[in-house]
Amino acid sequence: MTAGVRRTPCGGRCPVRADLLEVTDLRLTAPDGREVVRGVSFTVPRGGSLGIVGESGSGKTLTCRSLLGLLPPGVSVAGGSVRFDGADLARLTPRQWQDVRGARIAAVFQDPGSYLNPSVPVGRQLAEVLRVRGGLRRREARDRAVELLERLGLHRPALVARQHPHELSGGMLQRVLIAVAISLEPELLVADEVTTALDVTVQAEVLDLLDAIRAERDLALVVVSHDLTVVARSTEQLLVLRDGEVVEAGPTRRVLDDPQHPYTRLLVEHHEAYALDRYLDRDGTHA
Ligand SMILES: Nc1ncnc2c1ncn2[C@@H]1O[C@H](COP(=O)(O)OP(=O)(O)OP(=O)(O)O)[C@@H](O)[C@H]1O
Repeated sequence: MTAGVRRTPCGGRCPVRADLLEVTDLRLTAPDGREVVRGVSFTVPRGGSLGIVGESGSGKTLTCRSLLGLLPPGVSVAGGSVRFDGADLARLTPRQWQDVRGARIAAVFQDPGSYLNPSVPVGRQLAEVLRVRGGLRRREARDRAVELLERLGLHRPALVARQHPHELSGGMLQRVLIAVAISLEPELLVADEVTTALDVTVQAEVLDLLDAIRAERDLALVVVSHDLTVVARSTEQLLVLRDGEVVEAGPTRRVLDDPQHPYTRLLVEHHEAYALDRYLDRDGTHA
């Protein structure tokens, strides 16, 4: 359905690599010259999942934005590289970014309402993406939009498709945004605090859904959260950031069950107050 969006960023001549995403020694500076991301490195294989945690201001969002080529004005890349499917993203032209952003690397953020047009039914917004960027005919796009809403667990999807954003709950809106994000069948999905505004039950449902979609589509997932329960539930590997630096990295289970760095230990201790045990059982599997 998305013929034409799977061109490789380097025109099909990229070397074959095991990792879909490879971030090496990434350095970002703020307009005042402060280095706000300092030497961050990580890899994500195709179909793999990575969580990024750290307190507010630790550099999680800027790291994610650099994967999308969407740094805020004044924030610049001072060093390092971001390679996606073998291609250096810093070398992409604006035209090449159009084939990558949204189509091969998609993102979902907190506050889904602000990403949707309030005066257009959500199904039409989703169908527009499928038509304009996915190349589907109007009718096909409409049908596919309803199918996607159904896959995202929305009951009576044809009715939901006709509703405006203000008629939907926060959890429903986030499902719509995830539907938009996966509509062009990306290989990497960046989810930045996607469940932060949702209540615990809906949060768990959305995380399970992301996990299921990842498995069925071989989608790689980068999940940013200040909440350890979220990454515990949805990621295999974990990166702990503090003041723009990686203080600890490794398999999510190992990092959370046996944190090595004092800062990670502190984060885990704080989170125990928020019932991390709800999601982690004693034999090391997800609850
Ligand atoms: N547009 C900007 N201009 C200048 N500095 C910025 C900008 N955006 C972020 N920063 C700074 O970069 C650092 C990292 O910010 P970032 O938003 O990546 O942190 P974060 O870990 O995502 O925090 P939060 O959990 O609060 O979203 C912070 O010191 C922040 O003040």
